[in-house]
Amino acid sequence: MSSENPLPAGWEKRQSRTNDRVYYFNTATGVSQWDRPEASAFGKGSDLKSVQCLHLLVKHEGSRNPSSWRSDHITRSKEDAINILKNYERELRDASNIEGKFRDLAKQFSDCSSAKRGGDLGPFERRQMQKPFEDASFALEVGEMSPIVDTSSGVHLIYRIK
Ligand SMILES: O=C(CCc1ccccc1)N[C@H](Cc1nc2ccccc2[nH]1)C(=O)O
Repeated sequence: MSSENPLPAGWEKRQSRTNDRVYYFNTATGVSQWDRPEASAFGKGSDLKSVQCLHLLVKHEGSRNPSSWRSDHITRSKEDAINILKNYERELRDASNIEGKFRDLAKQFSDCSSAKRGGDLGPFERRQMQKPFEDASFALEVGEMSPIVDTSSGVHLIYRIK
């Protein structure tokens, strides 16, 4: 009888009903995974209730709603949208006051209605935003900026303020 190593804190081993496989349930985030976890379920970002972030959205022709306060009909390619964001990213990483610069750029250029609030989305909890956006936001420390994040709305830069 192999005495299996105990699971890291916060994880439960469960039996999948559909294909008779074992999976692992994270009791802190409610997320399940097939791979045996190596770190505690209570790692970085797992027990956060809510975060507050600024974001700068650049939409493109493939966005689910390719229009915004800036343009009735957005036709730029996704590649162009990514290049535009890369330029903002360079400006922000060189800025002495990243938060102030982020709010300025979001107010001028974000294709989200939150532009008028400097990109401020207010506090949000898990399961409120599109998953790639949520995962990127909850992985940030306060004062940290995300890499470029891709959602069905377009491509985003995210900056966590709380
Ligand atoms: O959904 C909204 C409103 C977001 C918002 C939340 C809280 C305060 C103010 C705005 N705007 C969409 C664009 C958009 N898609 C997003 C996906 C994730 C986060 C923010 C996003 N913004 C759009 O304008 O098409």
